[in-house]
Amino acid sequence: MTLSRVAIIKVPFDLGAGTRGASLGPDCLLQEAGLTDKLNSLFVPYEIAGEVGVPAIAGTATEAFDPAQLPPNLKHIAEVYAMSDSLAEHVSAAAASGAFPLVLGGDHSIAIGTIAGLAEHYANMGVIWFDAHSDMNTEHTSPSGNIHGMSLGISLGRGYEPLTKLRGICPKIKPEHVAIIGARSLDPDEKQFIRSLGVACYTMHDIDRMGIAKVMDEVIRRMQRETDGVHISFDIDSVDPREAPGTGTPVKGGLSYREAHLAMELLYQSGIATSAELVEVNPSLDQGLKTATLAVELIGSLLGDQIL
Ligand SMILES: NC(=[NH2+])NCCC[C@H](N)C(=O)O
Ligand SMILES: [Mn+2]
Ligand SMILES: [Mn+2]
Repeated sequence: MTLSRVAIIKVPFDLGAGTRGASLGPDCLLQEAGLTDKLNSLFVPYEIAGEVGVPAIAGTATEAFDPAQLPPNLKHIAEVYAMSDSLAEHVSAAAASGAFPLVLGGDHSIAIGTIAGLAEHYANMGVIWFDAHSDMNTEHTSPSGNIHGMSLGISLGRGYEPLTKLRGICPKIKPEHVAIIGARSLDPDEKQFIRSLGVACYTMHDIDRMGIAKVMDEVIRRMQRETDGVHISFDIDSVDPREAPGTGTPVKGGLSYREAHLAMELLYQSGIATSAELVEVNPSLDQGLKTATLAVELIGSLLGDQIL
């Protein structure tokens, strides 16, 4: 793992979700829930390499689109577009500097920008997508119009063109380099898309049957063979709501506390991860700091925290 330096990019943005509050994530993780302390205790050098939130994109948001031309069922598209473009630039610069980009969300729409920035550096990037959902809807299939439910599909080149073509590379990633882990709430069209593309999707059923260690082994091996970098996109709603209640779209039957940690520990041991993002922690829905603290611990495990 390229751990010379972690470049933290804060993305206090929640307009891709149906519920507000994930914008409070970055500061909550870093300060109240102790991420900076955790990184210090692991002797991981880090810097705050940027912040992309609604104030940072104000003014740039609306001019990119003619409101009369906007397609329906893409809520806050102008803001999502401006955030994604700016975030891609930050992430690309961090990767270019040789750092390990660590993006703190925000809702999962931010993956559009993160992956766009990384795609400038990796021709065959792997993406491990921990999520209760597959986020593969388009404006034509989404039941909600919330763009956080479309970000993986957009990265695969499916969906609204200004987003799929963001910064000129389309698609950003290939279906055979993606692994979804923890899925248990898929919309009908998403299921069909996953099947037709042959995307590796380890549902909770698969995890129950195989065990998370075997799943991670399979995924890590494939990524080692076929990719030139691996991005970890971790939606906290992949974890069971008993452990992670502070999130906008909880779904029961998720990863246990130890399954989530073991997955992160195995990724650290493999050394394959070249970037990561942690999304969908919503402090306003949390029980105290329960979910935020879990998120900090999981980042710790991914970056080398060990039991013994
Ligand atoms: N990143 C997330 N939490 N996504 C939830 C998506 C839920 C649902 N599939 C939708 O498209 O609206
Ligand atoms: Mn998600
Ligand atoms: Mn999700």
